[in-house]
Amino acid sequence: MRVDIGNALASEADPGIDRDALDDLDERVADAHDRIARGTADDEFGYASLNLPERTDAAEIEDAVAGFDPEAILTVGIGGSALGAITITEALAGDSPVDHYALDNVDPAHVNRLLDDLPLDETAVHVVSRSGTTAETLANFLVVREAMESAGVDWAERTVVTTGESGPLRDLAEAEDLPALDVPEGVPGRFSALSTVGLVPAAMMDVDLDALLAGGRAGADALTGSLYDCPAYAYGAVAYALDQRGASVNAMMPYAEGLESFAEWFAQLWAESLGKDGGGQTPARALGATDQHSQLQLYRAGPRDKLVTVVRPRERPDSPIPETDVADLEYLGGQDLGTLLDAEFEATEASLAAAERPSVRVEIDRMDAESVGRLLFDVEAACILAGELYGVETFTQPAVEWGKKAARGLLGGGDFEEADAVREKTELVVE
Ligand SMILES: O=P(O)(O)OC[C@H]1O[C@](O)(CO)[C@@H](O)[C@@H]1O
Repeated sequence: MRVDIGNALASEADPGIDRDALDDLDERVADAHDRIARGTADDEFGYASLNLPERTDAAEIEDAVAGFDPEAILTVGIGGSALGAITITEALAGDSPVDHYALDNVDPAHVNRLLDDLPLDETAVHVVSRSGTTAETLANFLVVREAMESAGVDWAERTVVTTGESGPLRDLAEAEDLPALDVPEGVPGRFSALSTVGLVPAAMMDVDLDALLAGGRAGADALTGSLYDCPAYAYGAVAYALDQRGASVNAMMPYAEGLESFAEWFAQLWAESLGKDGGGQTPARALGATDQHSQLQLYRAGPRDKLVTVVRPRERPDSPIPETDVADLEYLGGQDLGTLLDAEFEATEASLAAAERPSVRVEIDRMDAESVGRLLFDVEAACILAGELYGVETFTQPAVEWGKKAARGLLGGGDFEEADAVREKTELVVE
């Protein structure tokens, strides 16, 4: 990925970072890089994520799905067990005749509708859970299995599982002799896109896994001890530095429909990794050019608490705009939609600079496997670098457990004080 931090400098934006501070920050980046390199070399929990492009066995994944020839793929998983997979197929398999859906919520209306619409006898199911115990994923899987059985479809023939070495999902896979892949050791879900967790649907949709992983390896080779020659670290360091100066929100705004889910994937990565000890930068999802017509007013004229990250592929397919003699539209005629979108991208970036609002430009060459693999890897490395600078435990998410216990307690799944707290809610109802 290519990163341009020019519009985040104090000479251009408020909050902004001045050159001297950037130089000082670069010294901390060097130390952080040493820590990251050590953790990666020792396969330490979390840091091991950066070994995935080297370690992930594309052939193993392709072999595991070789028997599947679906019209539709249903990923049953949540958070890191769904977002990477959806991000990759949305970015790279748009032309595939196969559709990929994620069942990453337990909304009955949506689940019923999806199962009604899906050709269940032509659907492959990928059940993914690192822990093997996530309530939403297992509940959804039980519902999907029941729907397939009711439709007379042999669900076991159509299911592949990715999970940890033990747990209910692993037991089910063994009991039913389902094809099962292992989640990578020492890699938190949100950092596992370039592994079995994120690549099974992509393999079924003929995405070039080797090119994706090659992109990741190029990212790994590009990790150096300086933000001045490592785009991943430049992004992580500047996002961190701007947060320290008041930009507590990071609006991730890709200018490509194929990267809309990337912004959602980024939101989990950034929030769950850096949201600790009362700090962290709040990710906001946006899409260019669409959200110029909904969010930009706030980004330009609201509180000075945002970094806007604009992302684009430098190459786009052609989509010519026909000539027109409609008054005031002549300037569009003969152009291309991609040219218009790029003009919007540059104009939005400049409009933020004109209002002295910080933005960072992130570019990839094109929407191909190698470029997307590199983007995912670099953003993960940027997040790990930022975690070092924040001084937080980047790879765990202890704060999510309270709610899980409360929900489980409410459903009779055990005696949890958290469930009592739910029942003791303070009420002041207005209706
Ligand atoms: O893969 P699992 O264990 O089902 O977890 C799903 C997601 O839930 C979380 O643990 C948060 O609850 C995320 O970190 C993770 O990506």
